[in-house]
Amino acid sequence: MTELLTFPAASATLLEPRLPQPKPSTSPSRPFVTLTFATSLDSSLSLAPGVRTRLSGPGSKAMTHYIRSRHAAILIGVSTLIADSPSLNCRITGAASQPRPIIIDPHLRWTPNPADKVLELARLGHGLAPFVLTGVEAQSLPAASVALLEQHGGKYIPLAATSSGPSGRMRFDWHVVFDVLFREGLLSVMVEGGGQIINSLLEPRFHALIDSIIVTIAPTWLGQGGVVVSPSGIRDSAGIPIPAARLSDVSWHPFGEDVVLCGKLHP
Ligand SMILES: NC(=O)c1ccc[n+]([C@@H]2O[C@H](COP(=O)([O-])OP(=O)(O)OC[C@H]3O[C@@H](n4cnc5c(N)ncnc54)[C@H](O)[C@@H]3O)[C@@H](O)[C@H]2O)c1
Ligand SMILES: Nc1nc(=O)c(N)c(NC[C@H](O)[C@H](O)[C@H](O)COP(=O)(O)O)[nH]1
Repeated sequence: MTELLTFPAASATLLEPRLPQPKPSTSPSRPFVTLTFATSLDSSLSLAPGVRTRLSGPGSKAMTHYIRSRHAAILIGVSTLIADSPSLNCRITGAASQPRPIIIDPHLRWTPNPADKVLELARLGHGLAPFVLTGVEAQSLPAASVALLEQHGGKYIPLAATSSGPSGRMRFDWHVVFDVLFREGLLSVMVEGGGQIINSLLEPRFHALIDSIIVTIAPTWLGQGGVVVSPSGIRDSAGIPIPAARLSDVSWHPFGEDVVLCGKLHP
């Protein structure tokens, strides 16, 4: 079995105000959403699309697993699933439960296979099988994939999508995504990427859905051609460009050679 990571209690205390509380004081109507990723100094998540790139050092990697332990679900885009073949489980000492992996796959690009790491870990009881949010209607889902996911405890969740552009690319409204996850009983969601997921969630109309942002910054430039976090530019009513988003309530925490930036998009 993979060795478990440890995260110091003092570091956990620093992060506490940034994390969902086990017993919130008011009853929520949507999940607590944490947006988190690791970036280079040139805002890259990876060297190129489809290339798994290690950015986090050991300390911030343990932090990511600690943050996973504090969320009911971890959400990624299908390109990250295909590129990284991730475990999507929590490998930290003391974790009380495993997070539910959520895959955003509107066009059903992922064909589940028993050899996929995420399914293998579900079989071993070291993680949960994914819920796959798709724009494909229930009656059009491939029966073998439905059966395989269900055998592992996962499932497809068909969702209304809007098509855009000549390619007919389907897009979900994040309000709809988090609403459906809330109705599944998932009260906290950690969004891990990749680039398209993060850039679309950072559109101003979705800012109110994001409760916390935790970014690991690694001391490296990946160079051009990478998957970059850079949301669409916006303009004010006079047509003057303004920042797409800015954090408030900011704190910076060194973890080994990395620095972790925490903040919020709204008061
Ligand atoms: N450094 C990090 O923290 C980190 C985290 C995650 C992924 N990555 C890297 O990022 C790369 C993948 O990023 P990417 O941008 O190519 O892909 P992605 O993981 O963001 O997935 C893109 C796909 O997700 C779906 N999608 C995204 N937004 C959607 C929306 N609003 N509605 C419906 N569907 C939507 C679409 O199918 C789209 O093709 C990989 O190389 C991976 O290694 C790095
Ligand atoms: N925090 C972080 N630092 C990194 O250097 C890096 N490359 C990722 N990438 C996030 C992405 O979601 C990956 O797919 C998962 O980090 C895979 O991780 P696991 O196999 O589940 O441990 N995230």
